[in-house]
Amino acid sequence: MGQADVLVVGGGIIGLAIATELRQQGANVTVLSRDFKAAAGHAAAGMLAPSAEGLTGSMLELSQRSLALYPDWSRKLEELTGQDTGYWPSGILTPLFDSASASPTVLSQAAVHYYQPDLSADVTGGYWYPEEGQADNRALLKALRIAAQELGVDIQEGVSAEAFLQQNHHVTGILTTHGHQQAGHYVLAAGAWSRDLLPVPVKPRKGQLVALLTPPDSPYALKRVLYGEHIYIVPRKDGRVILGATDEDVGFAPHNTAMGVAQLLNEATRLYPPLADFPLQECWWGYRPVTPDEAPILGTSPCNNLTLATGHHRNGVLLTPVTAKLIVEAIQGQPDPLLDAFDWERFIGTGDAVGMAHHPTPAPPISPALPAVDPLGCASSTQPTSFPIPTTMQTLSAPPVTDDDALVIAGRSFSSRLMTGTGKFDNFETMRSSLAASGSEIVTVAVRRVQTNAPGHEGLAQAIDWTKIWMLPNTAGCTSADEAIRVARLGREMAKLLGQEDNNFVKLEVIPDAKYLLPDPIGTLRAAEQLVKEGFAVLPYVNADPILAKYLEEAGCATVMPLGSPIGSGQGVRNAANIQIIVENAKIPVVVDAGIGSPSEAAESMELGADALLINTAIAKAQDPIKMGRAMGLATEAGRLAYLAGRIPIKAYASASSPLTGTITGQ
Ligand SMILES: CC(=O)[C@@H](O)[C@H](O)COP(=O)(O)O
Repeated sequence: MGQADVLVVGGGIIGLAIATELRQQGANVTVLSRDFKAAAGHAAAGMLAPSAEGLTGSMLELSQRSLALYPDWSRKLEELTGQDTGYWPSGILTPLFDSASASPTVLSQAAVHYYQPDLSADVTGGYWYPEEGQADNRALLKALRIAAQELGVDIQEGVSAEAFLQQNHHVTGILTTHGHQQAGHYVLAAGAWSRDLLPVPVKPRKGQLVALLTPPDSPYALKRVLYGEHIYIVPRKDGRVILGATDEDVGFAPHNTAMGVAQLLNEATRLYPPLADFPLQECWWGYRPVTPDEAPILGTSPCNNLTLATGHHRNGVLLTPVTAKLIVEAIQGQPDPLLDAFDWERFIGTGDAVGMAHHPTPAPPISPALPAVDPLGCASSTQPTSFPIPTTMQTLSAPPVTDDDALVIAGRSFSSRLMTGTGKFDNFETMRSSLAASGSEIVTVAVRRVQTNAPGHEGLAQAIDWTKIWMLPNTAGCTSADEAIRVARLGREMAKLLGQEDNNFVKLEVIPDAKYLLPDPIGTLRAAEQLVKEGFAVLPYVNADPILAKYLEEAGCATVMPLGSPIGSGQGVRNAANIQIIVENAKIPVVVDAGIGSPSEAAESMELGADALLINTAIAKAQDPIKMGRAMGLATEAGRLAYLAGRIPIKAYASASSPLTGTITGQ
């Protein structure tokens, strides 16, 4: 198959619905589906409940529009595939155990028990939403997949997207586990995994579910969706009863847990006691994608040919038809004004838009309309792809400065030979002042800690003026090569999103050892080889091993960064002899990284012939970090000058400063 007009990352309910809609409009569409079985759409009960869920504002409008689309949308899908989607406007009842303080529209106790007999006698009232109901999410997913396949969408199952390749706010391709692919336009619909590709503030929120089976001879008939305070009970037409769902902020922690299942069973039987005798049929779990405000991210992205459709949290099934419609319209150049409320930019400045930066200038419309005969790929390739970058940034991007002793890394020149870290400072103000005092032009940032808002890292990426400082994203926290490769790619995106379009630097750290934080030499070499292939300027953090340093140089690394002593230990340079051998053999800059505790040790490293230093703890944790920043800057410079000046040889005996011969004797 040739290049797609649109490539959708994510083969879940949202990705498939968008792909199907696009295909129906004439576009050639590819879907990358990492693992169909893991899609959040499987881990849902399929409730269609805008009002019962208590949604408000733009979320209520979006979900009501989606609910209104459901009858036609699901009927067409059923006609196309011959599959039942389980769409059933069964009505939703929200029983209340304490209805005394509820609004006047609350149903009486008699009425609520009339709507659904055999509820707990403790239910004293409730609300009834006759227009709402359910779809069978699994059946719907199956139907969507069949529809997409039958319409000719190229669904690539088992293919994971690994990174977007970008230039000037334009996606130029996508790297996958099965090679490189290109399309005219891209859609990110990867649910809880979206953040692997772009630093959008989307996290997994685990939900556990249980299915019971109505016994064939049961006198009890559940006919309504019951939306309780801590449980929902969704009876399917085939006799299954779905109990959902826990809402757990535990990352990608797999399995059903005893506590999770117990909670569902207890709450369900408390509300509808006959369930206690229903056989348990199945337990499962999944990961909903959740944003900080629990509303989805829909529409534009920092790239002009990348559209976002992720973060639907517990409303993915409900919002599927409207998401597909609005996203396709947006790709066609007709964005609905409602999308403004779901734009990714709403998180800017909140500390949640991790690594997502505002465009210096607005991006043009994401794509022209999808013409029936002119494939999207051709149309979008005529899009302007370059955006102005701030003038100060152009200064940083300019050819080497006229400094006859500049530090040159991967073709880029720097006047300062001191790189600094951003961790461990008491506050951002102190950090900024000490970085300035140190004269450092390269500052390293832990991608993973920034992304996860680790303590002290909330808003860190936004706290530095990246028009003046060159970002060195680092892979701190990665214990394996694969993890470091993934995080390096995210780091590159982060730098781009923060305005450093051409920043391909990565400080590679693969550290499985938690006690001494010693790097894994084999994992580091393997990751470095891969990242070099992907066009990174790799600065690997390694033990001071001259042979490894040579291998890394041969692999194409931009520098080597041998450690002086363990990170944060302040032990100084404990391996000077090895560092000297590395310096002697290296044709790339050698940066002594970690362990330096005082300016004298900084100077000592530079005197050994190191090309640069990286210092964090000794500055951040000094009693006066600003003064220490300056001291380290001066020491780095002094050490460099001393190295260039050439120190005197060390001798066993004294040699007097003035001649001992020719002196006047007293006689
Ligand atoms: C920030 C950083 O990259 C550190 O991992 C680095 O190795 C600095 O070490 P010190 O904190 O010992 O200066």
